[in-house]
Amino acid sequence: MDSEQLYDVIIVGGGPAGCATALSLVRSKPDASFLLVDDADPSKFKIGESLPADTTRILAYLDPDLPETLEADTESGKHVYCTGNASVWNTSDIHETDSIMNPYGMGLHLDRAVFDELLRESVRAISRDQKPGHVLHGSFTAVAKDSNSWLVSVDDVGSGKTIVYRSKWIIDASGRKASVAQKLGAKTVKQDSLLAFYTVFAVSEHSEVDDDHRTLIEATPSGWFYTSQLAHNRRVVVYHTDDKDPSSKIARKIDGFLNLLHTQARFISSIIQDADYDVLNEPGTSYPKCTAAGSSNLEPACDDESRWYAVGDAAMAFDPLSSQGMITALKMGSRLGLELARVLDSDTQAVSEVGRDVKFVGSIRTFGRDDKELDEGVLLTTSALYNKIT
Ligand SMILES: Cc1cc2nc3c(=O)[nH]c(=O)nc-3n(C[C@H](O)[C@H](O)[C@H](O)COP(=O)(O)OP(=O)(O)OC[C@H]3O[C@@H](n4cnc5c(N)ncnc54)[C@H](O)[C@@H]3O)c2cc1C
Repeated sequence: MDSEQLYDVIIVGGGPAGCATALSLVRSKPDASFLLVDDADPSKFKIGESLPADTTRILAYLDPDLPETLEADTESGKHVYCTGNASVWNTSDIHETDSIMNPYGMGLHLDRAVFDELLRESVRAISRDQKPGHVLHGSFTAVAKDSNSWLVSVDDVGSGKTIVYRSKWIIDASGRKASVAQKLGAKTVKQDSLLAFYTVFAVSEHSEVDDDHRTLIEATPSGWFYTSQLAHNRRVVVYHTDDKDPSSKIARKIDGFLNLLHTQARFISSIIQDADYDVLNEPGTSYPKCTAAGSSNLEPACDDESRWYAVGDAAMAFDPLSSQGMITALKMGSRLGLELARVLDSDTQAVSEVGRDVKFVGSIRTFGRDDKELDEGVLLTTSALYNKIT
């Protein structure tokens, strides 16, 4: 990595959105120079595991080897197949959609940290082929403007040093924190205050009892639970509620979390009890963990004139009920990569279409407090983004 070099693009964040942006940019403009900065620790558990089956198409677009590698990883036990969705929502029994009804087949319950690392590895591979690209394990700390370029400060994980890199464009793919955009004065507008409390469970030996490969969603009086089976005889259970709801205080401690689970979510509770799952005991980690899970959008989400864009959760985040977070981040990144390639080639600062898409979504989020409008907005936007790249 060269701190003197003026990169075309610096991307902060190497999750689905950041990696898709880099892969799509180089796919369209192989000589584009970029630096992808990411601070994730791939050995740490990451929440957000359900990958819809049709994601394969977008992965193949980004890197033709990705679907095959993902399948091989699944066959070797890093991820598990998801056979469908089941829900107990305003009913006393389970309603189910089997993946046999899905033309794309089964989705996956990912080891998210492994999946994100696979995406970064794909970016590293093109970086090896395309000399101008680099992937840096580091943490973005500051951004400033110097005449016509960005000065981006990064704490390098290996050396511990702070290094300043220069670029024409900066992309915020840092997830819900929107670390870059916040420093540039943008604001994350929250549509609600949904929180997610999650606990990973484990059984010591392969459990014949737990052969439930569905994502199971169960509504409760003050929120909703979901559970997914994970690789290595594990299972994640997540409780969602508003931060002002009294149950959010109860769910913060493991006793309260288990009490809510076993008294309010009888189907998920049965799975945990029948297979003798225990809360995963890992040194240095305690459950439940809490994370923001509401819907939000960034305002503004981009500025063509000063040359920054937000993408993925940094630009707009959804309630996890939709299971659309990763696919939307991948599609947005793909669109943005294409758009950047076009703008770099023409060297214009014209307002690009992707900016309009992001603003369009932002207006839907503000307008659509009603669930139906919100769902239609999300579907419309993701398919609109996808149609533009196929
Ligand atoms: C409880 C919950 C459950 C979910 N379940 C699902 C699901 O089942 N399916 C689904 O599709 N989606 C799910 N999601 C949503 C999904 O995880 C996100 O939409 C998706 O990860 C967004 O991708 P992204 O690349 O925008 O951001 P992220 O995945 O958050 O990636 C951001 C990256 O930026 C890095 N980063 C952040 N700050 C810095 C910095 N300062 N310097 C360097 N790097 C930085 C991070 O380490 C990370 O690697 C869930 C979300 C929640 C909260």
